[in-house]
Amino acid sequence: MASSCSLFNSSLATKSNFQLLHHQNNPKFNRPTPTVISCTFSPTTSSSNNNSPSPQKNRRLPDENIRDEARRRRSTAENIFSAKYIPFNAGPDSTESYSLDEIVYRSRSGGLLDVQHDMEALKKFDGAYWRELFDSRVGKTTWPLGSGVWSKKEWVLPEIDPDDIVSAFEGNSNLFWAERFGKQFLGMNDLWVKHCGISHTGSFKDLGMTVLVSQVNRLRKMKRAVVGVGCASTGDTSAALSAYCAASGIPSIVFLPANKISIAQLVQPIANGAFVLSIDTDFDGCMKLIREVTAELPIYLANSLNSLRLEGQKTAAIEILQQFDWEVPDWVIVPGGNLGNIYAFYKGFKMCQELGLVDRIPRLVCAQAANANPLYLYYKSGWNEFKAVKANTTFASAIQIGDPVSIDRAVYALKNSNGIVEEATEEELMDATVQADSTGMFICPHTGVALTALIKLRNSGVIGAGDRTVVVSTAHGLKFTQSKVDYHSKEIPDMACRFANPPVQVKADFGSVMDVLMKYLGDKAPKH
Ligand SMILES: Cc1ncc(COP(=O)(O)O)c(C=O)c1O
Ligand SMILES: N[C@@H](CCOP(=O)(O)O)C(=O)O
Repeated sequence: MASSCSLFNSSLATKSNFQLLHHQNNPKFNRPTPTVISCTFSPTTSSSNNNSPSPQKNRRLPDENIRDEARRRRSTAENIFSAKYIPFNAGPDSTESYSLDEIVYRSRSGGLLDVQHDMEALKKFDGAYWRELFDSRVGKTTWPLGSGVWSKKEWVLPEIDPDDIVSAFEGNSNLFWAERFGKQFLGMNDLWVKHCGISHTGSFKDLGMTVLVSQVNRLRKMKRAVVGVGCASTGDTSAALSAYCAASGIPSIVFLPANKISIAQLVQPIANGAFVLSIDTDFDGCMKLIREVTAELPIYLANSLNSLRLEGQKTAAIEILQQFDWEVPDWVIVPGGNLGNIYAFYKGFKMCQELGLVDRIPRLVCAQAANANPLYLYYKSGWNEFKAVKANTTFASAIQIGDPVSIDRAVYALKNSNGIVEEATEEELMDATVQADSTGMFICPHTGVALTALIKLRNSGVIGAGDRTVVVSTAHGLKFTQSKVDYHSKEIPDMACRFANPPVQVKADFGSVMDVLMKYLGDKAPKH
């Protein structure tokens, strides 16, 4: 007996549960059938647990783990998909390309690279096929497809052996309906917050780091000269890098700007056993140093200059479409620093359009802190002249970046999505953060930057009341509690802290407690 759930090709249900690419015809889509993961169970697996009170579907053999199980099921593996590095935005005449197994971060001319997928191979399957395939994998424990990133493996790193993948089953993050915030502050009822920060290490960086560290794992198994993996960081990249490296036993080295990241972020790589250098400079200084060091030593570069990272990060865009049942939102707002993520979102949406999963892409907004706003200034100049800036201190400390490495990628993404760049002052971003928290969220200041952009665009009428809008929340608010403490204590110089909600000091006696409660409840009572 075999049972099957969410498998669109029922002809496969009684075969191996992990049918990998073979060129038989799929009657439903009249296409050859690529990687298919089903929820079927085979007689071998079901018979292995006879003592169980109820029939156990899909149980692994008693002596195998989920990697072993995936290996057993993919014994007929064959893969028709592939990807390579090409120069970013290369013209049609360019022949320059590199295998993903090469260690290369820059094109011959010194420009950025991009991962190019074999779109002709992917196009052999229509949009409905990909939609159903991705939908069939959500929320499973199948290795590695239970991950929100690896559920899109064919579009991410198609050729990597699942055995080499280092994953914490990242992704599949909540798309939160911001009902009260939307209604109360913006008159909107279709506002959503994509909580990428509710994640393994508390930021969206996990999405890219699982891909990068998996590829490093593969390279090390191939005996390539990679002694460790390094990054410069404002706190989130370093947390993700050190966790994924620790999980796979790979040394990690992180360059942090001294006294410029939160304590929670600092302790993450320390706890995960990274080699932590606290350097007396800012992020841009650390970035320059790590690029020089990785050019000299066999340390693999983990910043988003390395285009592998963006392959994982782009899956958040695909996930948003999936969560809306493949309906395209009108706007997606992303806070920007080193500017890899805004391009990753563009790339995810664009692939979905090109492969027929959706028929358009959303307009993108990149939001920067006014204290670190090189992209905003460039946009305001009519894309006339880009100038790096000296980034000033901001509560949105993870985007305190003045010379973003992915500036060209960001401009491309914005120009091709009819995009907009906005900025937020310190007071605006903290007020927005605190207001969002007051409606039940607990967001980071970078998300406050994105919400400020939304407030401005809504007030100017660019974003309409009925527009379906997604704000990307990039890190967990618990990493940035000090900024919230400062605000609610009204301890920020030159900031009114209008929405502060400080605790009330009260004596430990019934009368005093009743007095303050009566006053509080009186203030809350409906006025007639
Ligand atoms: C929490 C957070 N939000 C936003 C960003 C900006 O992302 P990107 O550097 O890809 O623009 C970063 C890192 O830079 C970050 O750590
Ligand atoms: N916010 C980032 C800055 C570095 O960005 P990356 O995406 O290029 O690694 C961080 O957390 O370090």
